[in-house]
Amino acid sequence: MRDTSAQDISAQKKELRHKMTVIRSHVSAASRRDQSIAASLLAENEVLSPLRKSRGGRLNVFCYVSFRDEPETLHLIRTCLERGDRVLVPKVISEERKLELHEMNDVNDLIPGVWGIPEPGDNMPHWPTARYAEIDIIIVPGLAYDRYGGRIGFGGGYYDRFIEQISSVKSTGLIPIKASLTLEEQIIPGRIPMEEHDFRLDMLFTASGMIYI
Ligand SMILES: Nc1nc2c(c(=O)[nH]1)N(C=O)[C@@H](CNc1ccc(C(=O)N[C@@H](CCC(=O)O)C(=O)O)cc1)CN2
Ligand SMILES: Nc1ncnc2c1ncn2[C@@H]1O[C@H](COP(=O)(O)OP(=O)(O)OP(=O)(O)O)[C@@H](O)[C@H]1O
Repeated sequence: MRDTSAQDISAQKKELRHKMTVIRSHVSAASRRDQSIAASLLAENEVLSPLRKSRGGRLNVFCYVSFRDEPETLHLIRTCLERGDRVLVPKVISEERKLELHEMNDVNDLIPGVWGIPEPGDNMPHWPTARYAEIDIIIVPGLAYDRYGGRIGFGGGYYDRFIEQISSVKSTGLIPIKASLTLEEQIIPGRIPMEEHDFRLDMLFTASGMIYI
């Protein structure tokens, strides 16, 4: 049995998920597209491009593939591919509630997976856990964010587990940047209720600017 405060947080998260799902569904497709493009441009110009220069020309970028009314990631993914980065995309392994990474060279090779989320096709090489330490930046999905690195997702814990796996294989060297693309409407004024297992983001890309944490 979890203690009362853990149950409280869990109930607050459930309520926030519901509220933010509704709020996000009310953003028009045009606004979502415009905001996604602007946020992606900012990510490229302010972070990816300088990082590429400092890390020898080619990055290993993990990026979720958007579905439903999430901020669209294909703009950013295409830019990374054009710049010669290695783009890693996740496949949902629902039985184990985990993500498996695959290297993508062409967005046309994505196929519909669990819940209709576009995922790597069979021709995309698997990126083993042992190589997670080589990832430079991780772009994660989320339903809502605060300005202090707090994030809430769909509630499967997929990304918490993934980030934990990355930390467990990190031995020496650089820690990957954890970031999200977000619509303005997804940023809440206060703080997201966070639990011990929840990771924090390093930066948020929005249409009107970046938020560094
Ligand atoms: N693009 C993207 N990929 C992602 C996530 C995400 O948020 N965005 N996830 C981040 O964690 C994981 C998938 N999480 C999901 C959780 C629930 C549902 C879903 O459709 N649930 C049903 C509820 C019924 C059921 O339990 O099956 C629904 O909403 O109708 C979809 C995805 C991994 N991949
Ligand atoms: N590292 C972990 N190991 C095992 N279980 C975990 C871990 N992280 C989260 N969980 C479990 O996953 C469930 C969902 O977690 P949480 O509410 O934080 O999801 P979320 O961050 O909103 O979802 P997601 O990461 O899929 O977007 C919780 O029941 C939690 O106990």
